[in-house]
Amino acid sequence: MKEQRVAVLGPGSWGTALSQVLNDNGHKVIIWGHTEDQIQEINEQHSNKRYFEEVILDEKIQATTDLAEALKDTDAILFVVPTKATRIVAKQVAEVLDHKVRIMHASKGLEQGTHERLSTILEEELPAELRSEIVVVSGPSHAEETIRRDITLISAASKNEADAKYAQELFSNDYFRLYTNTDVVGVETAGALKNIIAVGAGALHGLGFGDNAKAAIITRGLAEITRLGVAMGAEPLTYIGLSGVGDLIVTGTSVHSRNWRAGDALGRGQKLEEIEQNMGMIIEGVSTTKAAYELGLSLGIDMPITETIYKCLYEAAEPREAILNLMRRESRPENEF
Ligand SMILES: NC(=O)C1=CN([C@@H]2O[C@H](COP(=O)(O)OP(=O)(O)OC[C@H]3O[C@@H](n4cnc5c(N)ncnc54)[C@H](OP(=O)(O)O)[C@@H]3O)[C@@H](O)[C@H]2O)C=CC1
Ligand SMILES: O=C(CO)COP(=O)(O)O
Repeated sequence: MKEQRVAVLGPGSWGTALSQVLNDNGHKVIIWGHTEDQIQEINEQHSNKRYFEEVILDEKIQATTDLAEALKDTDAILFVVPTKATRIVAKQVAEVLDHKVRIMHASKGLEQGTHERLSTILEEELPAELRSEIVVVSGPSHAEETIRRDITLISAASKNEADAKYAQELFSNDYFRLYTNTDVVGVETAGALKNIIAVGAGALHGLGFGDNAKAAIITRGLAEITRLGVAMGAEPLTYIGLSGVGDLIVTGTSVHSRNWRAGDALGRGQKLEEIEQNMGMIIEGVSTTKAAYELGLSLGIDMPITETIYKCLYEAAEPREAILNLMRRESRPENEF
């Protein structure tokens, strides 16, 4: 593939790690962000110490606060801002974009209120004549490991296979491997919904439960988010792929995961406000829990784990008591869908 110019929107931990992957592959990366001193740090010190204390980025990676500059002559745009900022940033892009580009996103969540998936938001906000089909880049991938060039395998999903293949070729190298997928709903909902279960897995750990409980929440959580995903139009098989079970393992078992750490703190008795303040980074599972809980109610999907986490996060339910209530639910067959 010849050198591509890629605008990475969002200089957070994942945007920075993906920028390094693209730069390693010989592409021209320009990161856009809205915090002046962070952008200056990337340009002058070649670091982003807020996320990666030790990492020095290649000097070729440039950053700007000027969106028009970031988008000038770009071949592709990668959205990697938190879910709550995606529509806002897409509207800003629509105002300045003046040529047709490939559009990808690597964020994981559902919009509050509308419950929309992020690719739907991008389709709504970006004129069809100025973009490809949206590509969703999602899978088990801690930024902390990708930035060290650890082996990472994820999915690239698009309605148009050629667009998914473009992302596959753009990102793939010896440590970063992408698989194409045409199940956009599946890949996108799996990536968003696993964060709820990661919060729950962390909470069980914080409460002092062990590996049996961890395995239980991951497998029963998978059953539950698959039910919701399928009701939203996903293919069930996607949920046992990288973006489903793969991402559940990586976030449901690791201290790298902000969602897991938030759950752990919750289990140890901290309040949500305090947890969010201490994290200083986005904990997508908090707002996704609310969106999924509301969606489950409106679609008539039984989501007992999500409901329990919702009650702990939003209704001040006591986590140990809430878990016991889950255990006391009416007995049922395992494979009831
Ligand atoms: N970190 C990871 O390992 C992975 C993250 N993801 C997903 O990627 C997405 C981003 O996560 P991550 O990079 O970790 O998040 P971070 O919290 O590390 O960073 C988010 C970045 O977005 C910026 N931002 C927020 N709002 C706006 C806005 N309105 N306009 C412009 N920039 C904005 C923030 O700037 P500031 O704080 O200065 O306002 C910050 O630089 C999430 O959906 C996450 O689930 C997916 C896979 C892995
Ligand atoms: O999505 C992720 C890993 O695949 C990152 O998870 P956290 O947002 O919980 O850190």
